[in-house]
Amino acid sequence: MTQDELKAAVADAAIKEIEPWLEKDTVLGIGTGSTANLFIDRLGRLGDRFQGAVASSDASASRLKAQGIDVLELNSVGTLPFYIDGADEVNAHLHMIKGGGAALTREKIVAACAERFICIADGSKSVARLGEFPLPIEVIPMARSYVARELVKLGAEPVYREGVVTDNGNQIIDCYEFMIDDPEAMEARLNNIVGVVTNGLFAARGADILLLGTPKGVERTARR
Ligand SMILES: O=C[C@H](O)[C@H](O)[C@H](O)COP(=O)(O)O
Repeated sequence: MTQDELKAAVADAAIKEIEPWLEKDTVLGIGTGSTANLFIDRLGRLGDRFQGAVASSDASASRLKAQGIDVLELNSVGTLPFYIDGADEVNAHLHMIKGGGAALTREKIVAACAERFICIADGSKSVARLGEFPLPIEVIPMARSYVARELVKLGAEPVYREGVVTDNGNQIIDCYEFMIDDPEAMEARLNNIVGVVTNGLFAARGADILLLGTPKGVERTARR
């Protein structure tokens, strides 16, 4: 199976996962990226079964609207029953690296508001230790060089993602050569660097359910 077919399989599985829980007043949290896009494309047919969605990026908001799904402001809704999103890496504890598409800050905010985070990913995203994928850090532009120097002290090789401006008007630094042994501790440590808006470690609030696409089928892992 191709990577795209595996992504499509987990998007289908996520639809099956949430469908029984949809009610007229349900608002879903929706992520960003190629896997989330496949999920959005399948969500359109269920559009009359729930109220709408909160999007983690302008791109996902546009795609949801194209499917006829109402896009709501996060500040106008309460707790979301589900947040559905892809990942760049995920480990056995359902900790993730996210932000390859620069949407990490809004993703982390929407995920924080959700009761259950459903991670949908093809098998290539599953790793024993996070860090092979360069860890994205969203920074306030004027702090970029300072943050980069602090990242070097932590052992990372920071690279400015040139030409990328986040939906929040900020910049991205990618941390190369940065294998992460304790994701929760590192997430907190990175958050303490002045000028960091968000780091791409989703460990304190990892996924609750992982739907992983493999050639043998979709593997489902639940954290609790
Ligand atoms: O900023 C982007 C997000 O964190 C994506 O969820 C992540 O990069 C995975 O994207 P994809 O499904 O395209 O591999």
